[in-house]
Amino acid sequence: MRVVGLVGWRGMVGSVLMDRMQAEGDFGLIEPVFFSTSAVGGKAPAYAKNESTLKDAFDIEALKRCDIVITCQGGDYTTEVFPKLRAAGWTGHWIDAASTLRMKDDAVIILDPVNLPVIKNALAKGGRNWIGGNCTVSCMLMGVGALYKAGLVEWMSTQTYQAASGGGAQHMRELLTQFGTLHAEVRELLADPKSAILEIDRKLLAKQQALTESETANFGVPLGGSLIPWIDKDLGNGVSREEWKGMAETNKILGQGEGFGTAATPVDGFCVRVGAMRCHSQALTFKLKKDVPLADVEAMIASDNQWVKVVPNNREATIRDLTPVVVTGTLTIPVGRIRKMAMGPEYLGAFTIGDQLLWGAAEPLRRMLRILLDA
Ligand SMILES: NC(=O)C1=CN([C@@H]2O[C@H](COP(=O)(O)OP(=O)(O)OC[C@H]3O[C@@H](n4cnc5c(N)ncnc54)[C@H](OP(=O)(O)O)[C@@H]3O)[C@@H](O)[C@H]2O)C=CC1
Ligand SMILES: N[C@@H](CC(=O)OP(=O)(O)O)C(=O)O
Repeated sequence: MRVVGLVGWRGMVGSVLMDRMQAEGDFGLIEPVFFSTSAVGGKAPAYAKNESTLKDAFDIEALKRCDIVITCQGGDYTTEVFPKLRAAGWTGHWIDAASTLRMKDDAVIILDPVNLPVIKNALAKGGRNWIGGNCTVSCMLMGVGALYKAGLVEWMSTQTYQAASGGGAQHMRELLTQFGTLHAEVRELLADPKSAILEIDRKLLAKQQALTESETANFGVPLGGSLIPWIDKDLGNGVSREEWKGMAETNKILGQGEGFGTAATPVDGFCVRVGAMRCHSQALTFKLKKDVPLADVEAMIASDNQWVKVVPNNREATIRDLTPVVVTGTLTIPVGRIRKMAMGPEYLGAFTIGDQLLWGAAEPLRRMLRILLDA
């Protein structure tokens, strides 16, 4: 059995990964070794077999004994440990949720239902670095990857509605705390059916604007009852890093564009943080290379993979099946609001949602482990 080192297993992404690995029986196929950056020598979790204590996640010799390392510990950890481990001569497989190595030439962005040929090709050439994609990009491609695979996309524009979880656990807590604070501010007025809604609105706004630094420490500004149209770093050219990832990662996942000697498909739009908990939603506009009948588009999307689900473009189905509340905690990727747009028959609109901790983070890593075990 292959020795698999698990780093970052108790964090938010790591916990989702552990749940999925348990659910799919992955622990029966590996010899897991659990690492920690903070509790070395502590007790390993229940699914550990022979190794019952936590190993030091910075101990290069201990990591070197692993055939495969899976890390959800974050970019700082990858930056510090990965180069040292390779420099020490380790030739194992590194599977990582962090963005640090994604765009390196010797790394593949893994999303096997979309790019298994790219993964297999890299594996055959001795590839050893397998990096999970940006959550928004991965969820989008799980939904509409069929259109790319069919070579139909001339360009795509995305408008995202990204959940608090994308920032991490503390961001989720902050959002909920803000909701609570805001509700408390107007609780009495709300309880009185005769109170004036504009009075409630005025009090709420005053409270939002008065939230303290500690109440907005993670997002920087209020998110409860508001939104933030900027995610990740400012690249200095009017584009956020999250928006940049849309084109860079989509093309790399598909094995096209710079680095593959082919033309990249333009992907651009705006990434917006909203008050959802852990599902990223996105409105997509495509310019297709030709006019394809809607029924064909729907059939193509529906048959692409076992998780995608086409939601009929009507009100009833949309509000029932196309919301973060319905999708959270599932691997289902609904794609709805599929329709031709007013700009012309080649212009296609769609709306898709994905749980950003599952397809957006943990699931591609787990599936890559399985690919390596089967190879
Ligand atoms: N959040 C997201 O949406 C996405 C995150 N990622 C990547 O995954 C990385 C990890 O993200 P995420 O899981 O959100 O990070 P977390 O902060 O939840 O966990 C990271 C590490 O923090 C340590 N830790 C400290 N205190 C606690 C605590 N109270 N509970 C749990 N763990 C704690 C753990 O390390 P230890 O056990 O060693 O102390 C843990 O592995 C990110 O940095 C990013 O690179 C990728 C895609 C999406
Ligand atoms: N940036 C995403 C989370 C994510 O997946 O980030 P990264 O591309 O660094 O893995 C968000 O905030 O919603």
